[in-house]
Amino acid sequence: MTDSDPAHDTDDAGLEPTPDEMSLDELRSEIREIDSELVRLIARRTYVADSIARVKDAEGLPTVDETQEQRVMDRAGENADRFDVDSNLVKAIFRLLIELNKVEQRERR
Ligand SMILES: C=C(O[C@@H]1C=C(C(=O)O)C=C[C@H]1O)C(=O)O
Repeated sequence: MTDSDPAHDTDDAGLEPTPDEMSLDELRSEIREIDSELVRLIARRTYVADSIARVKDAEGLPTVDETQEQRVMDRAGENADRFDVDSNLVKAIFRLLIELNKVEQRERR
């Protein structure tokens, strides 16, 4: 079990079927759970970013912080490498998440 096998990184290692042992329905059900979890995490990220924007507002700081954005992007690339997924794809997703927050924060101001 390694970092590059996150789908089976569970406590009951050895009991969970590997993807090639699962039926199409089981695999689709797993995708459905993952998709729901992804949306939950996006909502959580958006909520925290919104809290950060409020703190910045209260402290008279600008909402957009390009240095911090670069840190987020670098981290996304490092995590992509760690989990052996395409870092350009992961960075594109994070770019979108950051832009989503900025649009929301601009609309709120
Ligand atoms: C969330 C922040 O604010 C903005 C949104 C960011 C994001 O979604 O990751 C990053 C930098 C900022 O432009 C922050 O400063 O941490």
